[in-house]
Amino acid sequence: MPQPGTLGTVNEPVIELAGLRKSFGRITAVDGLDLTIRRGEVVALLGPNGAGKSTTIDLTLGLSTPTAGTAQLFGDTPRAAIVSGQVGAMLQGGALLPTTTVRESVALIAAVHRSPLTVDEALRRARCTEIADQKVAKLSGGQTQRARFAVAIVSNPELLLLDEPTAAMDVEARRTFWESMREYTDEGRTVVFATHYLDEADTFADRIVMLRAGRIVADGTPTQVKAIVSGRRIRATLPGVDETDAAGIRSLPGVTSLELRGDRLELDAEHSDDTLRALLGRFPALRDIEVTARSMDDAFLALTEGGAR
Ligand SMILES: Nc1ncnc2c1ncn2[C@@H]1O[C@H](COP(=O)(O)OP(=O)(O)OP(=O)(O)O)[C@@H](O)[C@H]1O
Repeated sequence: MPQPGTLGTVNEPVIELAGLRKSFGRITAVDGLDLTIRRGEVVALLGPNGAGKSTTIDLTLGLSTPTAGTAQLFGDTPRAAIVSGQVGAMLQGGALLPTTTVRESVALIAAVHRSPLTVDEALRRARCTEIADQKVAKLSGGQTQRARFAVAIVSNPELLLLDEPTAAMDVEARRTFWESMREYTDEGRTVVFATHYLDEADTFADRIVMLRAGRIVADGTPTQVKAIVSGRRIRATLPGVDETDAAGIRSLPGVTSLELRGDRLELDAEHSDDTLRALLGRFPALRDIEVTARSMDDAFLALTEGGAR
């Protein structure tokens, strides 16, 4: 196992989840995840509310016991990796002591680790120098997140797990946060963050793992995942449309699905301009045409219906 603060071999698995499952009574929050994350990857866990992102992070950190399967960090138990200072985490609602200052909070954590950053360095990296002497209880939402980030990185960890780190931040605070994160990932560290936002995942991750109902529905580069999510939905009326027409529509360029309700058709297309041109060329009687961006939920649904990975 590499020592804290030293970067090990590239491509070494940092996180290995195998058959990971977690049920709460009748609810299965995580439903058989197999996932390997390697050193240096910046991975977004992207999914809607209740997709299982937080539960996955908790299981990965050993904060909760799996119903089945295993979670390993650096080839060992999560606990061993955490004790060795290799892992930093920023969880939703993770507490800072309200009566301490930001600097004191960071110093408290630094004191229990073997080779921490200096407190000043952690504060600088998390853009907390100016709020270092403020009491935690007096911080704004965005400032609190920055302080929690300073606490998460002070052990100088190889792996950071962040559960919706920018949840309480406005646009400017988000920008600053990701700028400080970039400094961290540029050093070849591994970062996994949960988010609802495709644009955040797209800008900051080099791999996106999409979760829905506790399962992985897509896993790829932002370009690959965006191609799935950014398709368009075309709705139109085609008087007298029949099954033969439908087969013709399905074979048009970029069409990924088609539904017919009477004369009304609804189709998903990857490149809607090309599809629409072809559609109008073949069916000039097409009218009441609407083209809308597919919502993230539609994309998730399309992914699970298609069983895509
Ligand atoms: N301690 C718990 N007891 C019962 N159900 C739970 C518990 N923790 C999570 N769940 C349920 O498990 C499912 C997954 O929740 P989880 O918090 O992991 O999702 P999430 O993707 O992080 O959602 P969010 O974006 O809202 O944080 C949800 O249906 C949630 O209600």
